Amino acid sequence: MRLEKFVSLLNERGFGGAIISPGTNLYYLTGLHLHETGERLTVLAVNADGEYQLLAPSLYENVVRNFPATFWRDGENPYHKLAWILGELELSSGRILIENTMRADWLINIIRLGNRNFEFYPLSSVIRELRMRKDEEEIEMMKHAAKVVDRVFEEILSWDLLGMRERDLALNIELRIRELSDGISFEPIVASGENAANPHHAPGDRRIREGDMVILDYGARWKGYCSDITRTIAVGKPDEKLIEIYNTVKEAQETAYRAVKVGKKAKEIDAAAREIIAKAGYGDYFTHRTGHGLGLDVHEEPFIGPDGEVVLEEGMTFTIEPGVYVPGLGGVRIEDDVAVVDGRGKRLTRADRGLVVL
Ligand SMILES: CSCC[C@H](N)C(=O)N1CCC[C@H]1C(=O)O
Repeated sequence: MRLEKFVSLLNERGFGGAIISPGTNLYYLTGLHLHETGERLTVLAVNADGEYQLLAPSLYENVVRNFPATFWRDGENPYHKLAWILGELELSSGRILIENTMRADWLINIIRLGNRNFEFYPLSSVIRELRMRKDEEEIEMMKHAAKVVDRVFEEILSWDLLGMRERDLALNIELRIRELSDGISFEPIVASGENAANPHHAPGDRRIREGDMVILDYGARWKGYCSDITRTIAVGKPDEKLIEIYNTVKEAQETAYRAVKVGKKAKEIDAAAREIIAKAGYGDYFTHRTGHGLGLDVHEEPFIGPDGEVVLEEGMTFTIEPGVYVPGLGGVRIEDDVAVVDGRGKRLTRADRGLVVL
């Protein structure tokens, strides 16, 4: 069904076909989970008549069932088989979509196949139109992934955090997510004290101290779909300035959330958060976009940034996560996952956003 819709789009946009390597696009279109093929060439070739063929290493023969496929064995040259498949599908020239995340060595070898005159375009430019709007089933899976991270947050508040190393807290968060879901959607961020001034801090040996603000940013995966939550908590009474920053970020997050409406552009949601932070005097310390689309990938379209031209539609799902990061002092970020439902934003993550002082 999704593959059929994709083929109609290919035709509408004047593309002759697509070459798709393993990842979330292949999963979205076919349901095939082939994420660990490593260096072994694996691609799905599709033409504009709706014919398709998977080329996969023979060690996947027992995994790929009831799907048109050609297998190759270690020691064989898979590109000879790919050339044959492209011939069968009559793909020899024209505008072809290619998976954005394809390994460079595969792409180079495809370009060198010979006797072909392809003009490549990124697959995302077309498939985004299908993936950006989630159906009810997809939103249900995202709700489940969101419930898991809410529950983990509740549990974290009961842990003895004072003196704990960031990396140990991150590990414990990861363990709980793995126990409650299909796994993590990205490596948890635990950033304490001055480390919280780095939005993508990698948890290290620093131990949580009295008076620290700690950014906790983590996500779960459920049936392929991601959640992504950030809460900032205080362990002991924090600096007054950090409390002021917390209140500013919270107001920005709530204002942006309330601004979500079908028909608005993504950049208007970003502006709603940015304005509050700028007015409070922290504009220069809000160094990233307000949010990003969320679904099978933890970062996907629509991006909620100052350049976000996407017009919000029913079923779109994204994060709202303004933050303020002051070097030498620390930082605050508050993030929820939101779905556009009945014309408005609906939070999928619901953990307490008030300042928790442990
Ligand atoms: C996939 S790692 C980062 C996860 C995090 N939740 C996140 O998406 N962000 C943290 C800072 C802003 C935002 C981002 O756009 O990277």
